[in-house]
Amino acid sequence: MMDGSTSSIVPLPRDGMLTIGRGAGVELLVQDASVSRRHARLTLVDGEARLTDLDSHNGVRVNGERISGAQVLHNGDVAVLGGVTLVFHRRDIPPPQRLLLDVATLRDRLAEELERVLRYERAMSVVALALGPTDVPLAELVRALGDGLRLMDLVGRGGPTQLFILLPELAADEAEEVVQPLLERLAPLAPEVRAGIASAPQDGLDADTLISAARAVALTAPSGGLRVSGPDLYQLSLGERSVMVADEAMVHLFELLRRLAPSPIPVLIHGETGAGKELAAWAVHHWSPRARQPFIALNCAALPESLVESELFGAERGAYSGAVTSRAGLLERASGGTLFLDEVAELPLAVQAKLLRALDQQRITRLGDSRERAVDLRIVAATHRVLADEVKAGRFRQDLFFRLSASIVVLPPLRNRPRELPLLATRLLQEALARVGRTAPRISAAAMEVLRAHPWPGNVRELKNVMEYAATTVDGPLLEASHLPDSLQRPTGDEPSPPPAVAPAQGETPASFRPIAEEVRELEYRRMREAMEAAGGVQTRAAQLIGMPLRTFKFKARRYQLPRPRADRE
Ligand SMILES: Nc1ncnc2c1ncn2[C@@H]1O[C@H](COP(=O)(O)OP(=O)(O)OP(=O)(O)O)[C@@H](O)[C@H]1O
Repeated sequence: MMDGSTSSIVPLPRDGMLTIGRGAGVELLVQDASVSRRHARLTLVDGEARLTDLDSHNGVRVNGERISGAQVLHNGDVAVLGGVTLVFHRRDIPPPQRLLLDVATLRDRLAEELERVLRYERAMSVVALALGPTDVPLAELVRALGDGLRLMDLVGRGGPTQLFILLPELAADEAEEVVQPLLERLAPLAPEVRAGIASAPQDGLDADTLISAARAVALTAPSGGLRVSGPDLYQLSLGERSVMVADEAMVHLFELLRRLAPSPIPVLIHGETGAGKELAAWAVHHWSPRARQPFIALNCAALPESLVESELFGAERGAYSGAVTSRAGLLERASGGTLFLDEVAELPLAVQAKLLRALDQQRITRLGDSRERAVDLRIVAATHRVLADEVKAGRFRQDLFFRLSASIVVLPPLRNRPRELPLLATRLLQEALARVGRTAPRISAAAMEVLRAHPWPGNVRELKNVMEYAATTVDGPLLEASHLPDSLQRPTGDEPSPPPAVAPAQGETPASFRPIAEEVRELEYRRMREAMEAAGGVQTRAAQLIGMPLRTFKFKARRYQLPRPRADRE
């Protein structure tokens, strides 16, 4: 700045605003009498400067031209304000070097972001980049991403051929728009690069789950392309039934079942009630050469002891009182196909002996009959008990245990399947609402957290019931924690408290508490909707009305599925 006979250097901020003049209260004070009290304003946004004449007496000239309105200043531009000369010098600031985080730091940062997702009902995405064969060092690949990422985005190392990118605030569809151009930048350096995107809260709310989901989905992407994680990807079609398989343990289990299916050896499935034991048995049947033959299921715990034997082996007329006709038992009916014996540990010891004989000899004798009949049986048995313990306790025959447990698979309980839980919840909600012709809302992060925190003693069956319930209580575009049954909201054993009959007025203490994020969200949704109505559906104006950055407004409006009365105006 040259002011009369003196000159000085005035460092400028990257972002900010300063008024130039000789009056009190200006940021850049000059002593020249030809300068107005508030002569001009310099506005800096991300290093870019604009100079505006504030209706000064002598005006502002930039490079000899009098300006009106805001004038962008370039490096070396000379501005004259009365007798004061300003030379604008912009140091070229190199773009910041993007840090390549190690896996542990990346996981920590991801955990922090997930905390925000939960607290403020935001979205975020994790991108796994499986680089494929390349000689280019990771650091150079990261450089190639260049300005395709925002400053807030983080890049981390997932191994020698894998990168992770954290995209805070971006839901899956927005992340897709960011990742596609990144793949184009990487393609010349890593031609077989594949990207997988997983997003919170839909795909999970903990770091490991999201990372493994993104990684898994990257592997299914085409070379040079990307895929977004979602329920459809994990739906394994088993003929007339289907199963969701996403957690690593479940993926391995179903791979094992597929390998076991072609042989006739029995399979023993361990798992809690409702965990999907019958579905697993069905998978064995579906993948076996017996798939076109019957699949017969018997829950051994559901039948009174007196009936189990005739149910399994059949009975000739008059074999017992009530046997008015001859009847084939389940073993006979399942011949050629698969017999699924659920809760096999509950079989009476006498029946166990008879079953063992039938399996060994592949022959059965109906009750009240002397003839033997040939059967061709494949047994899949299941139990929630530890059969070896039952043997030790004398309640289960050891020889039958050996016969049935040629191969044992263990079905993990739902609480140990963090990846599958959100996918199953989403799918089961969709199914419940589709039955009544409604489309499913998004499940909020707070609701997802309630689901995650529940121990699910009834496993998938219980989750199915919960989502059926939620389908009847939800009415808007978002399924909130309050739409879930009360029993899920508090640790078991607590007495449920009734929900508040009337929403408390501002400042009053509510009759029962809810997560604050939920209340804040409701208020936000309401205000955004009101602003939108007041602005006639013009988002830019609505965002201004409530002082929300436009980008955030648009993002949230989409997530809340805010009605846009005059959307065509923009
Ligand atoms: N991974 C899964 N994907 C989709 N649906 C599932 C899955 N696991 C279980 N289900 C559904 O949950 C319900 C219970 O499953 P299933 O009957 O196979 O459990 P189970 O372990 O045999 O239960 P039980 O021992 O109490 O008879 C069924 O409606 C089934 O379709």
